[in-house]
Amino acid sequence: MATEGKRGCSCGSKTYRIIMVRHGESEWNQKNLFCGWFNADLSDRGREEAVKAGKALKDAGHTFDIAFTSVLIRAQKTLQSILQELKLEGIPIVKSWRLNERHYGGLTGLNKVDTVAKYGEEQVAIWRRSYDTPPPPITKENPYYDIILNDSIYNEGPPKNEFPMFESLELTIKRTLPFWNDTIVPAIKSGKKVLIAAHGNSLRGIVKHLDEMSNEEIMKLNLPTGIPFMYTLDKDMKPIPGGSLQFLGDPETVRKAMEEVANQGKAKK
Ligand SMILES: O=C(O)[C@@H](CO)OP(=O)(O)O
Repeated sequence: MATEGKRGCSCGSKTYRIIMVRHGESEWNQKNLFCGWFNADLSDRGREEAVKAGKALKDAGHTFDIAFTSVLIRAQKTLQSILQELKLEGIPIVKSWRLNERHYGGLTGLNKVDTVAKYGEEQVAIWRRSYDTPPPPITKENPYYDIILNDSIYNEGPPKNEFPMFESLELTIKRTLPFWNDTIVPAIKSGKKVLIAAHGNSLRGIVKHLDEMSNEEIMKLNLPTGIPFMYTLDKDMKPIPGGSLQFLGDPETVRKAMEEVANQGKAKK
């Protein structure tokens, strides 16, 4: 029976399912380095997580008509493994820098625990999870400045004069949402089953938008690597009651994986 929720009744009306997944653990996640727009590969564990995500989706009977991902290899490889498990390697894949991880600016390449030791847990939490406080800009002295700016994965955009030197979650949302609204939503509304393989912070941006979370609420959300999650949306692309952020995993595993991500920015005990 349809229920009356915070967003009203979806009784009998058409709903849409969309699945999203943060990439599996990357080599830089494993080393606990701020990564952002650096094109780190998956770690062995990340590759396993991606295969597991594919199996979980297969076991739950999901299928897809189109997939969206970023221009970063960790998200693309996660997507490939999932599609291989589902035997859906042939579906169209749309890649965009707008789904990239948030640009970590001057923190790129720094170890998260060392950064806590230098600036304190509170400052690092603000840089990692606040809505509108950006990290410091990346400068030419950063060993990854040229590598990122000249990486051919950015040949299709953003234009060099708009290339970010840092991004807060707010700025990340500003470039991710147009892609959500103009490209992903029309695919969903046309009846296509959509999969998005992206990143912790670009996906937090989409989740914040869908769930109309406050700037404070989104601070507490840490998305685990490689665990797919589903939204069931109404015709206005609002989650139906009970249709928000449903992970395909047992709640205890999801809780621990989220805690692990949160703890990456805490002092070592
Ligand atoms: O380093 C990064 O790019 C991101 C995601 O891996 O880290 P955080 O969880 O600290 O935002």
